[in-house]
Amino acid sequence: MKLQTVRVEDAVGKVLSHDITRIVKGEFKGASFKKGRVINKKDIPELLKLGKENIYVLELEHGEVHEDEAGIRLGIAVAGENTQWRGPKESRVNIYACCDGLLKINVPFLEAVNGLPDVILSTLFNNTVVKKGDLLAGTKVIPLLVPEQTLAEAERICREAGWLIKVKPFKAHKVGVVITGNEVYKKRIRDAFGPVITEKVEAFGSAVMRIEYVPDDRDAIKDSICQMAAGGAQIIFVTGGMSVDPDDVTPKAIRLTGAVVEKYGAPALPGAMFMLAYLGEAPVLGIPACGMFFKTTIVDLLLPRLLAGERVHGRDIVALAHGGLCRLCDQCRFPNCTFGRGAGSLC
Ligand SMILES: Nc1nc2c(c(=O)[nH]1)N[C@H]1C(S)=C(S)[C@@H](COP(=O)(O)OP(=O)(O)OC[C@H]3O[C@@H](n4cnc5c(N)ncnc54)[C@H](O)[C@@H]3O)O[C@H]1N2
Ligand code: MOO
Repeated sequence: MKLQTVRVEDAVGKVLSHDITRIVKGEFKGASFKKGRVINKKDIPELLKLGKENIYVLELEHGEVHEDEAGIRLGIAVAGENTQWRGPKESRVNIYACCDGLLKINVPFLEAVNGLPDVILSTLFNNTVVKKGDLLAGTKVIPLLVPEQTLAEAERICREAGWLIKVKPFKAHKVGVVITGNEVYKKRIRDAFGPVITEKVEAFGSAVMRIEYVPDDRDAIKDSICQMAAGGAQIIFVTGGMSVDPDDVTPKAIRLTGAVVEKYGAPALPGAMFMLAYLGEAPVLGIPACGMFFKTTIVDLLLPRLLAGERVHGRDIVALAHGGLCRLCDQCRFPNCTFGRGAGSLC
């Protein structure tokens, strides 16, 4: 990079090397033209009006890229499906969500991009539920000029990754709910689980197609799950009876359906007695009573992923451990807290 003096009229396309400030009626108005700006045709009359005849510009040498162009190239490289980039402002380009959905961040490649000199890319956590228009990430370069080689390497990493940042929209699923417990079945107590699950499912645009009440009988629970699946349920919740009492038979009943168990026992609190199994394509979720007593539980960590159409494996549940402890704050701020954030490491 070379520093040069040019006449204002000859400055179009050149990079300003310093801030040009303005004083109006004795009052300092700040920088009218900021260091690093690429001078365009419309700037010339304004610069002349400020009394400038000559300005200092930086001359890009072969293999150098101006910060704004670098920001744009990074935005294009990292913004994937259902996201868009906007900017640059002082090289910073922001990435926004184009629809409601589940944010996916390709964490190993995010780290590879940030391992390059002079490049930063900061994002929200992987698997965050986002709304259309939400800010998802910001990227920029640190110096005014960066080597072409650095940018080319960032672009290569993004191509190799396939995708770096994307949003998976939620798909409408038909949800079946099997509520277990003699006390509820025999109407000794009123069901409190159905409304909780219905509200959580509807928040993502899906619907509960049927709620069935069954006693603590493993065959009755098994039959109810199978009927739900045969009736077209794409996700099946089975509530209660998940722990160690003699009448806690739900895990056994889920196994009896022939469903393949991904995990029983989850490193999330609340949610320890949770089970995830698959009956064909349909996830079967055994939800312990904490799913009804606590506002935020393992259900809030996994349901968005299932409704975004993801296949959740046992290893995804294991990955919940780091950050899987809810602080049970007086005023719940989830998802703006640490609960479930360790799951960010797997994409
Ligand atoms: N000895 C142990 N006890 C418990 C353990 C344990 O490891 N050892 N784990 C605890 C944890 S963690 C949880 S979570 C709960 C899980 O409970 P269950 O899923 O087995 O729930 P139930 O025993 O069926 O019910 C508990 C409680 O909630 C009421 N309930 C259940 N379903 C409904 C409903 N649909 N509507 C209203 N109320 C409902 C039920 O009547 C019981 O009072 O276990 C801990 N215990
Ligand atoms: O499944 Mo229970 O969390 O740990 O309340």
